[in-house]
Amino acid sequence: MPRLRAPFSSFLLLYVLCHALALWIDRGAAKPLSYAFLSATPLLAGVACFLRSRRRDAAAGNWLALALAMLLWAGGMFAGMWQDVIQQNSNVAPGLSMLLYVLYGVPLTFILASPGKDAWWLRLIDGVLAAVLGYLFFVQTFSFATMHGADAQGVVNLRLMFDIENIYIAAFALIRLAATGGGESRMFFKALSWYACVYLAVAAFNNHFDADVDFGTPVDLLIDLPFLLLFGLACSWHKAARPAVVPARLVWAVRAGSPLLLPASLLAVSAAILHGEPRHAVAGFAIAALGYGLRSILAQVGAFEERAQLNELALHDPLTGLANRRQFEASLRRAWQRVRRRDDGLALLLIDVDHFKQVNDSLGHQAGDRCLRAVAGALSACLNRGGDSLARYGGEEFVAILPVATPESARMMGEAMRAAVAALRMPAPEAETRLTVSIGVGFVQQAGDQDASLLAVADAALYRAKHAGRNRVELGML
Ligand SMILES: Nc1nc2c(ncn2[C@@H]2O[C@H](COP(=O)(O)OP(=O)(O)OP(=O)(O)O)[C@@H](O)[C@H]2O)c(=O)[nH]1
Repeated sequence: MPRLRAPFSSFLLLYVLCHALALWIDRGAAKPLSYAFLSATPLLAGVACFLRSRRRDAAAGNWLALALAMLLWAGGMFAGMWQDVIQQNSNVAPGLSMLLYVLYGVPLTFILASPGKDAWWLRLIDGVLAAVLGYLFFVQTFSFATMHGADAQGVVNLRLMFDIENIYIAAFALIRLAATGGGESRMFFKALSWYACVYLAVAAFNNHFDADVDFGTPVDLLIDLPFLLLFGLACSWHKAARPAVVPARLVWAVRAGSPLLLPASLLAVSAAILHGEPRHAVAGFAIAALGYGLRSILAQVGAFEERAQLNELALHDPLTGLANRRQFEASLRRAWQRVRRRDDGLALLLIDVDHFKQVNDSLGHQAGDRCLRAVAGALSACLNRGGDSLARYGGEEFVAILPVATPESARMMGEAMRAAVAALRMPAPEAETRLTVSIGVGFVQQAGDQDASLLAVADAALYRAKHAGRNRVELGML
């Protein structure tokens, strides 16, 4: 059971007691008094949901839609009171209130169908589908009822419709809860699930076991329960919901499947009115198909964009924008295969910034980052052939691959890179006058099996360059 804060549970108890007293003290006025209490409970719940939505957290939109649903329900009860008490219409299914009760399901369907993290234009499509669903519900309701009420068969049909609506809301609220791991959204779906299940039970009892009993009896107290529970939950669950371990596949399946709910509901309602209202039904079918199709296309475009961003992140170094080590390794494999087939020479340049630790230590890490970006720019400006490539190998080390090269051309490229970095006007570590790089060139004319061996040769050449005083280029042959 959800635990409510003490002041709220006392208030709820007091409310039910007052409602019970109103029924007991004045039997004559029991009916209008009970109507007043029954209209006030969903209003209370609606105000609590509205205030909760003002917290502007991840579930704010859902709380707002739930507040709207409560308002519609309260309107339904108020319209029932108007027809029953003021107009003295004793039909058990007065038309306007029936309509409002049916429409109450529309914001709830919107909440269940629209995974809150979607872009606004996807939610807009959901909103349009929900509005059309509301309209077709309206058409369907008035195929059973008129503004004055419904006949016996109409009442049976309406009850069946409400049963389906209530089961559907409770079942999907539970599914959304099961697939929501934590945070404000989990708290919301927990509250919605409690409310929807209690509402389902109370409505089933009222519609099937207490169907012909008029308002103004102790059974009315039952109707207060789901709304008072929601009021309490909206007001008192300020602590974070305990996070649940949810299988990722379930989350993805529910996220991917939820958008089908609105078009599927639209198809179901259109099928239900096909016989009596064929034009509306065909329009419903078409809008359901178009809405789902458009939503899928837009969601797919979003997914492609995300995938492109991920690919970019997977293959590029975010600091310098150069290829990262993973992409370098793939490029080296390709270059190695080529040199194995054609024997046209391959050079690999390992480029290491000299005394970079001192740059960081004396000027700070951010200045160090700026230096790395400037070095990357200077190095890549030296590459002038389409097949040459440059990557950030890691830390302050870069690597260039020069296919179709000679030892001389590779050494010249190394010299050009060294000079380009030395010419940079970058702040240098205290002991040095300027920022420099040491470069080890590995060269192979006829490739064997292991591409890693070229890297080892370049590394050994770099080691020699460092030990020979830095700011120089050394060549090694494989
Ligand atoms: N600012 C910054 N520093 C980095 C980054 N990656 C590695 N470093 C720093 O690079 C420095 C590398 O230091 P060392 O390996 O000792 O090399 P060095 O000081 O350049 O000395 P030599 O290579 O022998 O000339 C370390 O201080 C790392 O913290 C980075 O992305 N940004």
